[in-house]
Amino acid sequence: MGSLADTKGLSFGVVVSVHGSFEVPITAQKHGKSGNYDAILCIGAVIRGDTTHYDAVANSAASGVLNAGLSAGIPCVFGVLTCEDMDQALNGAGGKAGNKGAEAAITAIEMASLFRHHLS
Ligand SMILES: Nc1c(NC[C@H](O)[C@H](O)[C@H](O)CO)[nH]c(=O)[nH]c1=O
Ligand SMILES: CC(=O)[C@@H](O)COP(=O)(O)O
Repeated sequence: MGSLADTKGLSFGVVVSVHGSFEVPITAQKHGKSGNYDAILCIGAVIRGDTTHYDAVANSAASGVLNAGLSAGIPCVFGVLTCEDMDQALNGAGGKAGNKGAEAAITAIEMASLFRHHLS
């Protein structure tokens, strides 16, 4: 797949840690609306436990990141692992399933470039 990544003029900003994936969307929206960033990379891992809390967190994180991007008007890239168990999480965080966070970072760079150079 070809890359749109043209990093000219892009700056790579801050890293913000939050309590959990449920807090990612509001944090992404806040930073996205600041006007200081070309894209927001949202990464994390939601791992199913014994209750249905997983579904609430995972679904909220996904729809929340989507809405944060739509609200802020800049790409908010969803790189949150949603996993049945720790093995799946580890496989997606650099294991045999690859590094989904790194893939999301490439998407964020491509989208930032697209918005800055082709959609502004
Ligand atoms: N169990 C996981 C959580 N739970 C915490 C929530 O994200 C949230 O912080 C809490 O409900 C307070 O609002 N978060 C994860 O990112 N991953 C999990 O596996
Ligand atoms: C994703 C979660 O919230 C989950 O890991 C919490 O575990 P539990 O459902 O056993 O409370």
